[in-house]
Amino acid sequence: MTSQTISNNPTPDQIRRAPKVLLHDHLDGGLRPGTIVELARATGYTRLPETDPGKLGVWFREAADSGSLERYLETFSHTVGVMQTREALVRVARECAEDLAEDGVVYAEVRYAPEQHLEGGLTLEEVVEAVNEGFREGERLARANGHRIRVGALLTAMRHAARALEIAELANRYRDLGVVGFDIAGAEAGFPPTRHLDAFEYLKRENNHFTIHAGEAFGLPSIWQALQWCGADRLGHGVRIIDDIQVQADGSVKLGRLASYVRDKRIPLELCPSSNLQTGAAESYAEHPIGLLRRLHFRATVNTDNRLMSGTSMSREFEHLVDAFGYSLDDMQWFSVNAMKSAFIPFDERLAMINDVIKPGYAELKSEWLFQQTVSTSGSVDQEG
Ligand SMILES: O=c1[nH]cnc2c1ncn2[C@@H]1O[C@H](CO)[C@@H](O)[C@H]1O
Ligand SMILES: [Zn+2]
Repeated sequence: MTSQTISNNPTPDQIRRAPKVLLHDHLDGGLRPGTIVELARATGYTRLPETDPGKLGVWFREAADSGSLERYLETFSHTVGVMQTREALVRVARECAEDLAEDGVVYAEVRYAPEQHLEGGLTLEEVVEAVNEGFREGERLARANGHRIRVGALLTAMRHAARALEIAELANRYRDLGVVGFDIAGAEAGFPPTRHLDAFEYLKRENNHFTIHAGEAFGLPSIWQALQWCGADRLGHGVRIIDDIQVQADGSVKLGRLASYVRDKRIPLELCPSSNLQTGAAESYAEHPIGLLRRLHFRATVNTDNRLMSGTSMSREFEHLVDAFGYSLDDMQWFSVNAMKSAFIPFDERLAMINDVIKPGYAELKSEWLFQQTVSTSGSVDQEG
């Protein structure tokens, strides 16, 4: 084994131990199948398609694999269906933080739509407080297990509904109290972000942060609106920015005005490779635009979107990218630093995460090969002369 192969191809174990940063993960898209089954039983939810956890996990992955965002989103009725009580929300949030920490995520922004959790009689405030409580518990339990993680919440408004301003106000009220920003999600075609301009203008006046799902199921006009009309800080997905990038026959690359703007202004792209394969935005990992976007130095980040529906984790996303593009620990560090720079927490905290957690973590992993080689070559002096 040469030092090259050891240091250039992180093993699955190294990928898991590497400090990772997650900006785009849906709370209601990351439940453990076993938890769904138990919560359904406890809350009297009777519409689950399967009651065996193993089969239920497979059902979610297959049902989400339709090639259509609309069909993909239908699967959320079951996870949202069992997340209608305080106890359920606390548990789901706690397990989310624990699962991410176990997977080596050191900082995560996890989003959900409070308006979807009111069927059991909770108020919007009670929903937010239950989720915050769960995240704090999860952080504590993770720490007891030797993992450090910080989780912030993003409050999502559903783009087909009309509560965006109310949810934006909620996000502002809970700012510095566990909520770090705002988002809009749901079916993209037919629901342009400009429908919710009042919410975005309000957040701007409050100096608050928001991201917008854009450029996933719909192309450049959606990205353009999210940035130039709504003023989004980041793009949820944004993968279709690729439509404004031309690769010429000689390999040179030409960026259109919008793609140039996104790159010049360092607009973070919350890319979610596995999710995109399921909703039809990309054909394979190797063909996923993340390869080109990383080469062109866009502010690209790697995300899970929905761990349950995609049967994925941050480590699995990176494993796929390592396979497809031969990424090294340096590439992983680049994505992780990009994500941390793009987080919605204050600058000094982002910097400390980068300098005191992320870089030392990668330095440690990158130095492992040195010690492995010392062991593997000891005693071979005689044979090699
Ligand atoms: O990839 C996505 N694109 C758009 N909307 C999504 C995606 N994943 C989840 N949601 C929507 O966001 C809500 C709050 O978390 C989910 O209930 C789902 O409807
Ligand atoms: Zn999403």
